[in-house]
Amino acid sequence: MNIQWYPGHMAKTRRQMLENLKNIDLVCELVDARIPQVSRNPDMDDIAGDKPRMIILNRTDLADPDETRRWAAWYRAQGYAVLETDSQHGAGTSRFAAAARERLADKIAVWNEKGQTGRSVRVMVVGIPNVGKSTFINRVLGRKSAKAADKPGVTRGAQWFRVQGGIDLLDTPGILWPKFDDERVGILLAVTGAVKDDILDIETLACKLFELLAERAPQAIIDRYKLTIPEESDFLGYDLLQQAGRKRGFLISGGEIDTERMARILLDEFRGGVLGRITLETPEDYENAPEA
Ligand SMILES: Nc1nc2c(ncn2[C@@H]2O[C@H](COP(=O)(O)OP(=O)(O)OP(=O)(O)O)[C@@H](O)[C@H]2O)c(=O)[nH]1
Repeated sequence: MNIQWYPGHMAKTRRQMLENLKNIDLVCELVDARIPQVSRNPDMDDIAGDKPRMIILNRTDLADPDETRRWAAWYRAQGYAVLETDSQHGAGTSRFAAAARERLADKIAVWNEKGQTGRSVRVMVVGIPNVGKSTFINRVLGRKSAKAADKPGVTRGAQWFRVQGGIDLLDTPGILWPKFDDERVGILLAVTGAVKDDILDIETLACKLFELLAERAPQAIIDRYKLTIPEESDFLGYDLLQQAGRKRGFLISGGEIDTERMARILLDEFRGGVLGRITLETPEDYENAPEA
């Protein structure tokens, strides 16, 4: 698989971020709770330098709650403040201002000693495209602004917002990897909807998703698609895709199974949470956690 997706405006965003960082007290990184590490930008450590950091585990409504708790503990152990949110329905977002100020309590105490009691905490919100930044920011601002959309790459130019609770918030456009050669990362981003579908062959993607689900959430696909996971198979994903398509009666001429139709359904149902709350990577996948 070969994914090229680093348009010039994303390189510009990186430059803008570095410039903006001078005025920032806290870097808040929104990630997808189903794939917390994969949905981060690997350049962020480099860009953020030694600024205090917060991880916002978004889309908790779609992720396994136990795994989300474990991820939260994992990030906290590395020095990040952590906030768990479902921006779609508004869960967790009202704690944002308090959590940001809590993380910066030492700094705020110094400001207070210096008489800067009214100073706002300046936070930068970053995240890969389509991770939910606009939806999160709209929740935090308590409004229904028009910017959120379900297609990657809608947000453009950086913008400041004043949030209640003594926070100034800088929204930055999403950036993704300059390029990545790791197939696993590409698949996880694609199945969760972070990359446009037309970049990948839909059936290949569905086969990969079935393989992942057979490993991470076998009961969910057994229950939903009434299939049997074989002990051994050279083409596990395709085998499961065919089984599911056959059970649904998706046949085309000559009795062939319409695997493309089944592939679209699997992806839609997984992304929509129909298969349940499923997390596709665990902290154990990352042995050497970097310090925040
Ligand atoms: N289920 C669920 N959906 C969410 C959540 N947060 C955002 N979404 C949905 O995800 C899609 C993308 O959200 P946006 O807020 O447009 O994402 P963004 O990061 O601003 O995207 P760019 O503009 O591409 O940077 C929208 O359909 C949202 O409704 C969440 O916590 N749970």
